[in-house]
Amino acid sequence: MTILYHLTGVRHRYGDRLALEIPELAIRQGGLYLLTGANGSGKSTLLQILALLMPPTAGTVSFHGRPIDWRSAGLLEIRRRVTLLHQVPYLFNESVAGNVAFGLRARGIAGGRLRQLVDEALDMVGLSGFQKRRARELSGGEAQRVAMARALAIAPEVLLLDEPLANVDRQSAAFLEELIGGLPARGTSVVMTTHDPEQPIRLGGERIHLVAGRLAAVPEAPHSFVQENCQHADL
Ligand SMILES: Nc1ncnc2c1ncn2[C@@H]1O[C@H](COP(=O)(O)OP(=O)(O)OP(=O)(O)O)[C@@H](O)[C@H]1O
Repeated sequence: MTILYHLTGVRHRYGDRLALEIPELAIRQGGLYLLTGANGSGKSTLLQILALLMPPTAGTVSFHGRPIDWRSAGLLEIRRRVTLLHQVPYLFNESVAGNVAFGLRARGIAGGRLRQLVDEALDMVGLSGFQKRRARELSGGEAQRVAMARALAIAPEVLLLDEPLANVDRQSAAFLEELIGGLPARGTSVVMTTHDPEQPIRLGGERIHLVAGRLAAVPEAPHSFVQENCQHADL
């Protein structure tokens, strides 16, 4: 079992407010994790830290066994291996293909290879033929699928999803859920937040449950603090 992230003594404060306090958490490579908890329990804060976009106020985040140095120039390279998809996706005011190509272009991919990867990503999200559509004219579900295609086009090592199915129609939600469930088998580790109590059951992922910023359930139970912090689920 390869550990992807290892958090130790992680705390995050916004001013006086303690939003997150995680003594220890290990996230495996190739895993599918469902991050649950009531509003304000710290899910988005944890995702921002896992996305390496925001250093915690205290503690250590290790990625592939190496503690993250938040001031190092090499952080950008590590960040590129991790993609965070927001609940309300931001799409550029251009074509669907242009949006999906964004991360690929930034990595120097162009020409026929670029078109091929864009087509494959759109195919994965069930939007073949949408290449020339204006991104701003899509429905909410279609826009979320395009954002997912943009994320998947670069084959991220880790995909972090902040309630990806919250604003999409049932058909798109079912489609995206199945797609997300298959990502670990394609080599992408997934951590996603959800307020849907059935989702962990349907997806069969491991659950990380937060109550007021603390872990209340973790994927495995190798750590004694799990019992100490164990509380009832309050999805
Ligand atoms: N930028 C910020 N400044 C101040 N407080 C913040 C900020 N972001 C989050 N918080 C606070 O930190 C706590 C955790 O917020 P967070 O957004 O991580 O929770 P969440 O579980 O993702 O909530 P939700 O389910 O509503 O999205 C909350 O009390 C919130 O009000």
